[in-house]
Amino acid sequence: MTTIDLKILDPRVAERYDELAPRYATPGSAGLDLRACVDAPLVLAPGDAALIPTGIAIHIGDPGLCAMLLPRSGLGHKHGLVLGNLVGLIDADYQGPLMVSCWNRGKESFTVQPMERIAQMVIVPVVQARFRRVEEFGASQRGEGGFGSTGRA
Ligand SMILES: O=c1ccn([C@H]2C[C@H](O)[C@@H](COP(=O)(O)OP(=O)(O)OP(=O)(O)O)O2)c(=O)[nH]1
Ligand SMILES: [Mg+2]
Repeated sequence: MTTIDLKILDPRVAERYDELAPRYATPGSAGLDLRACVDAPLVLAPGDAALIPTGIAIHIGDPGLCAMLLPRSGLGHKHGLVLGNLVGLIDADYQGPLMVSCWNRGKESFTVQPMERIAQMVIVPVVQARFRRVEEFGASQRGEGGFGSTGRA
């Protein structure tokens, strides 16, 4: 288990910390659900997106880690509520408010309720690479083949 600094920005999360702070729902969970810290229900018409605060900030600190924000499967599949940026990437040195771009890609309006769990965050390892400039690559089995070059079956 890794420890990451967390600031509570929304007093409602501070007051109900045990209930509302991000946590793993089960021992095997990969994601921590993030909540919509909106003051009132927010209606997203089909096609609309809104940047929604989660009421928290994190500072990961370690450049060997980052956080990724992903849709919740049920909201995404059943209600069309996904992320406006498709995936959110939280840098290890980011200290600002954690925001979720909520996009209603569905055909019906979706109302985001205050404190509803709208997305999930996964902490993942990162490898920072430096680049060595070359004129030719060493041979590989794939070479330059891509985009279906291995066939479909
Ligand atoms: O869904 C997201 C995506 C990003 N961020 C924050 C954390 C991240 O570290 C920072 C910058 O994100 P990114 O690099 O993806 O956006 P950018 O458009 O390239 O902005 P910048 O120029 O600040 O890097 O914004 C969020 O709060 N939520
Ligand atoms: Mg950037």
